[in-house]
Amino acid sequence: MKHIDQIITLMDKAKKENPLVDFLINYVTANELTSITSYFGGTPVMTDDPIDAAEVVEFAKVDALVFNIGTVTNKQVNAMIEAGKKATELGVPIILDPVAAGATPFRSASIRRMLEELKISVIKGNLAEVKACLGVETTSKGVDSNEDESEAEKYVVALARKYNCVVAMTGIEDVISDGNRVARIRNGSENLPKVIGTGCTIGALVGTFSGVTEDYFYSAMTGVIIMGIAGEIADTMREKGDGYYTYKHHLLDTLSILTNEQVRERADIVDVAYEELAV
Ligand SMILES: Nc1ncnc2c1ncn2[C@@H]1O[C@H](COP(=O)(O)OP(=O)(O)O)[C@@H](O)[C@H]1O
Ligand SMILES: Cc1ncsc1CCOP(=O)(O)O
Repeated sequence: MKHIDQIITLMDKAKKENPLVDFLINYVTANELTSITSYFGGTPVMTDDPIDAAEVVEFAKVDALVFNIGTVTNKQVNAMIEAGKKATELGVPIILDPVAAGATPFRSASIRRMLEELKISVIKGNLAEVKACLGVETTSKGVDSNEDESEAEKYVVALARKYNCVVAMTGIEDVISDGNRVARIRNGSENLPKVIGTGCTIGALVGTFSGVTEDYFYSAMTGVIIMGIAGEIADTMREKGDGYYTYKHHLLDTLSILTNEQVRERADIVDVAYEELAV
């Protein structure tokens, strides 16, 4: 099946099966992430306490977990580890968004703990975050990446192989790999980074689609491409004098009613023949 057919299949499946997605995420973007999850068929639940977070995985029969360390605390790391252990035991996919990984020793240590103690299915981050997960030095500034993305595949594939997971890197072009398959997604808009939370929202979408498949290469691809395409459509709605707040409204509105046909028409995916490069 072609990439685009896999994507449309997952979009339909999420709307039909309504996966339950548990979020342990930051307070900057929490509300939008949960709303956008519901537009694509997901049922969001948010947990905070370590006991509750672990119990909800088992008792509420969660289909996917999304961990986002944007405003991480010691208590939240404990909740992620407890919920993550239960998910690892039950085979529930965990999507990790290592926001500003590498910015502080605490963030780096927390991410290392999760990668080493849990089975992470998808790591979703910008190139600075991908490099930080690999322990490579970066030039990132807070939550943003300032990295040269021309050799992004080399880091994405290395990270996917190191932790036997899918890596979804966002940027000017997005790169997705499970360590064998590598694809670039060329959809997007340079206005998207002006809307705080678009990267985090992609993590929520990847969580939603990971709740209805075991092929996380495609759940990652679906979550990533939806944001790129919605960003492009929001660009076409901009009028002279519109600011970024109006753009944000166009973007959220577009996400709430995005159709399969729009995704099929605009999808711009290329397979990458990857040659092994040392990191
Ligand atoms: N310069 C750009 N041109 C087109 N799309 C972009 C550009 N920069 C980021 N994007 C898109 O913006 C969205 C968020 O990505 P990014 O800004 O990398 O996330 P984060 O907020 O986690 O750093 C993605 O859909 C990505 O493809
Ligand atoms: C600014 C900020 N600080 C902690 S979390 C967060 C939101 C980051 O959102 P995104 O990286 O998705 O734009």
